Amino acid sequence: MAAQLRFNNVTLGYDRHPAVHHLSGEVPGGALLAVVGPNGAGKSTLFRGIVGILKPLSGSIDRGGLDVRDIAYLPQSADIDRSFPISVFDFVGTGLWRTSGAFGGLGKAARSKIVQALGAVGLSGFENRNIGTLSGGQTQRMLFARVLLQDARVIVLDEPFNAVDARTIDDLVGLVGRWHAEGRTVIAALHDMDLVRASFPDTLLLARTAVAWGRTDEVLTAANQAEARRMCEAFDDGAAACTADVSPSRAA
Ligand SMILES: Nc1ncnc2c1ncn2[C@@H]1O[C@H](COP(=O)(O)OP(=O)(O)OP(=O)(O)O)[C@@H](O)[C@H]1O
Repeated sequence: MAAQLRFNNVTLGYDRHPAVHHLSGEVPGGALLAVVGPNGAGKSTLFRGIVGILKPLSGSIDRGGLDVRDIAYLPQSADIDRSFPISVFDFVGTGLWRTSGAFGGLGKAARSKIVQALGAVGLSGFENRNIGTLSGGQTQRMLFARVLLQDARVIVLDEPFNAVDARTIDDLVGLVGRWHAEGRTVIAALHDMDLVRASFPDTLLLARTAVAWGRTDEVLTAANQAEARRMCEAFDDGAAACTADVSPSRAA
């Protein structure tokens, strides 16, 4: 399968301090890939690079011809401003911005798609609720509904099952499996290794760079996970980007 995403010796970071360092590799189209690693391993940073929020300090990310706006992104729920006064219906409807435009208004067909997406994640009846009134699990379902509407070839999920009960996880993992069956490329940052083993055929074990990347059962060995912990603990957060390969910041 041709690469959907290719990381070309990419370094990503903040204020010129690298957080993901010299990562190379590719994600084939249609892959179902878990990205795992200790806290601070660089998973969210890598995802921000994939969706174009962060520009590489050096190297590049090739998206197989896709525009960043064609990638659906489910951020960590902590990154959502739940105090923003917006209804569940309108929030999920932002998944249609690509087709309807930010100020385009929603036609009948669009409104019906939103209702269907809410139904698919078990949130029928929540349309008029303010997003700030939802529980953690309901918020995750709402974020999935927005991704559903985006109908994207590439879907990036940052800790999508955080603070979610077992039944909700089952439902949402079912959705992920459906996207995979439809040939979409799905990448998810996860901390539950049992879930990764059960539902994700491929895994990238990250500790600022790739410790291992391949079939999940070959990647998630005790030795690799110990190495990832050791590498994360040894990483110097204050280090500057290497001078040898630094090129001016630019979109990949
Ligand atoms: N906005 C930011 N500004 C400065 N440093 C940041 C920022 N976001 C993350 N970092 C730093 O980048 C490094 C990687 O963080 P990142 O959030 O990518 O890790 P993670 O693997 O997603 O962690 P977790 O599992 O805890 O969510 C950490 O040292 C973190 O402190």
